[in-house]
Amino acid sequence: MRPVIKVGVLGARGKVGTEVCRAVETAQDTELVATVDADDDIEELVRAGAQVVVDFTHPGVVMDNLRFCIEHGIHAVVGTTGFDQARLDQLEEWLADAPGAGVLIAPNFSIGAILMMRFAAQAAPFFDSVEVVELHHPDKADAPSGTARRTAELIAAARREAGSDPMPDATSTGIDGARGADVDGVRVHALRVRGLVAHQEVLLGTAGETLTIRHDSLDRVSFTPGVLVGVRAIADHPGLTVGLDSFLDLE
Ligand SMILES: NC(=O)C1=CN([C@@H]2O[C@H](COP(=O)(O)OP(=O)(O)OC[C@H]3O[C@@H](n4cnc5c(N)ncnc54)[C@H](OP(=O)(O)O)[C@@H]3O)[C@@H](O)[C@H]2O)C=CC1
Ligand SMILES: O=C(O)C1=N[C@H](C(=O)O)C[C@H](O)C1
Repeated sequence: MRPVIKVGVLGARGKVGTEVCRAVETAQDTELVATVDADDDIEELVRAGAQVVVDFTHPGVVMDNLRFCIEHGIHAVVGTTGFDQARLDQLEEWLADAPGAGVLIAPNFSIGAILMMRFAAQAAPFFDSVEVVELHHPDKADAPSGTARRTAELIAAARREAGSDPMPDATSTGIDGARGADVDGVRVHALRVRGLVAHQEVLLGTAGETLTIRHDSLDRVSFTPGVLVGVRAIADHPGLTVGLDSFLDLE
């Protein structure tokens, strides 16, 4: 049997961090050794001997947290959003100087959301039009969501590979923003509504038919099994991994 994994949680008092702490404490093979929030000293992770850090904080602070983890040889499993290519490149650069350290950036840890992204990419080349609508609670820091960005990128890649035509859209006048954000040529619309948790629809359409792929996270416990998968796998995956898919047997 593998030894118990010592885990530190950054953003431990947050909405997702609270659930992650509970899951790490409950699992037989993980031990919660440090909890760090905005007003705490990040050095506590080192003092406590954390081997893996889980980060659910804020796009504005996550890069500083990751630089600290990489410099101290602590693996990181990251749910915090806000990662563009420039940030991923920066992580690769830091990791090049820290052989052995692993960082997982997962835009969404829920199995349903991962499958929703996969199904959307699979279906996208078969339809003329594909648009993404993400719906979240209004306390969310970023828009569009990390999941929506990733979904749009996967859809765009699948359509490029299939040689799909550009999507039809005759819009030439109107109010700025009405057609959502353009992510890699895919329109993404972000709704912020009190009462919601995390939801996404991908609408696909072609002559005479539409297909809607919808995922709903109704409770933040939906993220914790995936986080534990990441915690258990990250030490065996040095370097940068984007998306939990690579740690799951989905084929
Ligand atoms: N990948 C995924 O599956 C998911 C990703 N997310 C993402 O995770 C992030 C957090 O979401 P959520 O839990 O809803 O947000 P919350 O605002 O509820 O929690 C964030 C927590 O991070 C803390 N924090 C802020 N700065 C620091 C810092 N420098 N060091 C340590 N802790 C800090 C905050 O403390 P304080 O309140 O004191 O400022 C707060 O406790 C977001 O980016 C969200 O999009 C969310 C759900 C799923
Ligand atoms: O902030 C959230 O709540 C969520 N953030 C992630 C995202 O931006 O995709 C994952 C999920 O949608 C919940």
